[in-house]
Amino acid sequence: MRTAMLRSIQSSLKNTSSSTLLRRSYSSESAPERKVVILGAAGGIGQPLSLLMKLNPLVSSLSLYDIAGTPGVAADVSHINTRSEVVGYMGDENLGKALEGADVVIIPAGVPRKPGMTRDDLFNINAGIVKGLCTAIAKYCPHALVNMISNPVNSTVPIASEVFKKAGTYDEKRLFGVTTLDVVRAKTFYAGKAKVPVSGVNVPVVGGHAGITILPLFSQATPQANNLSDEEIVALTKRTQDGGTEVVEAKAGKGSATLSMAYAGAIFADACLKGLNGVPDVVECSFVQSNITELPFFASKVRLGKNGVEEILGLGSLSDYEKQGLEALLPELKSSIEKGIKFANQS
Ligand SMILES: NC(=O)c1ccc[n+]([C@@H]2O[C@H](COP(=O)([O-])OP(=O)(O)OC[C@H]3O[C@@H](n4cnc5c(N)ncnc54)[C@H](O)[C@@H]3O)[C@@H](O)[C@H]2O)c1
Ligand SMILES: O=C(O)C[C@H](O)C(=O)O
Repeated sequence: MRTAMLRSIQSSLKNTSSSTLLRRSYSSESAPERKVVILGAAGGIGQPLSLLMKLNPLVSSLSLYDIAGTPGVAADVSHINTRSEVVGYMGDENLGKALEGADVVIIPAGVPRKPGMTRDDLFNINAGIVKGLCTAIAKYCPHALVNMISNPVNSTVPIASEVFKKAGTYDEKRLFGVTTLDVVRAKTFYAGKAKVPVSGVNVPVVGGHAGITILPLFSQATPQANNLSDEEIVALTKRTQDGGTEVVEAKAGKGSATLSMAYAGAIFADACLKGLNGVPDVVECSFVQSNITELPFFASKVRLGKNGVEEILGLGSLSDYEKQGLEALLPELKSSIEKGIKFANQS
């Protein structure tokens, strides 16, 4: 029963577009050694994400870092009988050791929203946290793929890019804003409305990760449902854009999405690891440096490979409603990106 449950969690982490053959050859302990670091590992996202990454057979070393609480989380997770060795690190003086040799660094460090707040309201605290952590990444693991979860993602990713540029380590192929939760939500909500099995649903989500900058492309959803009215598409779009707020309000002051985010973060990190390992056709949406619009960063489908981003896929054809959404989001996304760049360069 325990083995069956583990297999089922592991199989849900596998990217549906990977070939069965490669999946088999990488599902065993013969997969390359890979070190994954979680910064903010003792938090609401960090703990379940640590669990999910411990279940991932592609991970050989799992390094859990936080300013407090990591020894307990690491001791707990380390008893799970899966491949990776787990070490917990606590406090600034141990950050370097936590990061050394990392292949993938996942960052869910920082404060979450309370009801009534926007993600941008987190900027004043989280910008500084992200800047400090990225300075350490540039020093101790400059070649790692960085998966940025800390909000506001529309600004924290530009902050990270500027920190890496200043340190001379920036590689735009290796920096990702994690927008997978928007895709996870869009799939769930669409499947519910269209009455199709959720496991076979795909919905690209482009733009950024806040309010109207989150633009799900239901016109490109598969399977394509012909039973949805324009009003239902508008409602689905709005629900996807407000998905984070829905959770913040339901948690009533006790934080924002943690469990669904840990799931989404584990899916995206798994895709990065598969790409590094040479699995072909690994495609996920992510907020990356991009030239598919006039903005320097934009979320879209990206193909992941041995160097991180292999290819940024275009937007495809959009419905009139999506074209309006795209026009509407550009000014807000532009100003969030500029805010991040300015912060990184003035402080
Ligand atoms: N990208 C997304 O889709 C998405 C989804 C959900 C939440 N988030 C964001 O993720 C962040 C974390 O959310 P949470 O619910 O886990 O918050 P949380 O408060 O439960 O956990 C955050 C953790 O970060 C740690 N931390 C703070 N400063 C640190 C530092 N300098 N180094 C290392 N760790 C540090 C804290 O000690 C804490 O354990 C928030 O900014 C939230 O808005 C993003
Ligand atoms: O909504 C939030 O503040 C957290 C996260 O960005 C989310 O989308 O759930």
